[in-house]
Amino acid sequence: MLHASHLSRSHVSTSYAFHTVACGIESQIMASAATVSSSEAEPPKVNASEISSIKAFTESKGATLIPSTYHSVTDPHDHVAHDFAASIPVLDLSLLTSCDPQIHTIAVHELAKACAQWGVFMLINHGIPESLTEELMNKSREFHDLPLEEKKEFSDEGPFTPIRHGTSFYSESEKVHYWRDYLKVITFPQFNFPHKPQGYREVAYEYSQKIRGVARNLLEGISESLGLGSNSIIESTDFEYGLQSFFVNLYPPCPQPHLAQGLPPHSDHGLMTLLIQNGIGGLQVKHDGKWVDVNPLPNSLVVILGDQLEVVSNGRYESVLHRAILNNTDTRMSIAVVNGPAPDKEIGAAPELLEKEKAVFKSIKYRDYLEVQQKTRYADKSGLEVIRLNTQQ
Ligand SMILES: O=C(O)CCC(=O)C(=O)O
Ligand SMILES: [Fe+2]
Repeated sequence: MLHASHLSRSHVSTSYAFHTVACGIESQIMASAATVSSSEAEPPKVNASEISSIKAFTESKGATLIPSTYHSVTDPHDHVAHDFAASIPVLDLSLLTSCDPQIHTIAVHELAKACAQWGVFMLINHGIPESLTEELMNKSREFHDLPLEEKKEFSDEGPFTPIRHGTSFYSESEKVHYWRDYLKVITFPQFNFPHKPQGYREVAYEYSQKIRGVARNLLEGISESLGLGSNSIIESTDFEYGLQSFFVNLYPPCPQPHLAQGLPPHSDHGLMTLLIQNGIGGLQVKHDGKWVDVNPLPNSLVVILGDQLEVVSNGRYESVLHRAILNNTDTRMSIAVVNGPAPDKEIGAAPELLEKEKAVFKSIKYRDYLEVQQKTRYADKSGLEVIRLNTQQ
């Protein structure tokens, strides 16, 4: 069994050029949309089940049109974000963990606001060295660049397979496909990781430990922000043995980014996802019914609240819908680390909350929730709907 190490907290900065590229996406989509007319040639007849990697497909075909099974955009107007990305909250972890009670209290209050109003925020001063993040991103790119034959041993056999390489979203059950290749790895409570490229495993281990430390700090703050003891969520979810998974996403340039998506609107199943990207924008979140671009601050972590936090907070902190859109020039990468409860722990609202109110969701094991979500993953947040209780009576 592996244990989370303590964080070394250093003030860090980065040179990632997030903003300029992200802002260009909307205009790229508009430009591509304008050049495509109804007289456009037929999309190639490719059986999508034959595509085991978008990267390999684009490199071998040099395609200018994508197969119609990747046409997932139904409303082109909904495909463009609204322009209030600047208002996504920015939180400073060093204030939340401050020993000064006044500074801490203000930070908890800010955290409560960000969780209740947005469900997503950027986290700065989180203590993860920029050099580690860059190394992880570089090794991840090297992994995706390996020949397909070298990744065959990691073929996807379902959610509890420790290391899986594949493409799209839920390729087994979906009707349309998504322009993404992935490496998914379970990194806690048992640490797994590919041994190639050389050094990847070691870098990922260090990052995994540090992310667990950050997640723990945030869960303590979130517990307090709900009026609970700081350990409440950690205990009620058995976070000491909580499942942690890496999602290493690669989105090759897409010749028709206005027709396809990297990932459809979805919420993540865990308590919280901590995400970094390679400087190329494409993540959007739904806020007040509108899609908003996420342009992460240099060296920040994007924190995305997941379904299990909605359950634990008894509906107060809703998981946030998000999606990945594409561009036709740059390969985008993101590394999303999902931090969840222990798989065999039955998860419901924090017990203290139920002293005064009814449960909004049925308690089920996180393991079972993953299965539910896997089966219902056609639309939005349908997994939570399956376990929602009728609280009207
Ligand atoms: O690529 C992104 O920014 C989003 C990734 C994501 O939502 C996921 O892996 O669940
Ligand atoms: Fe996600």
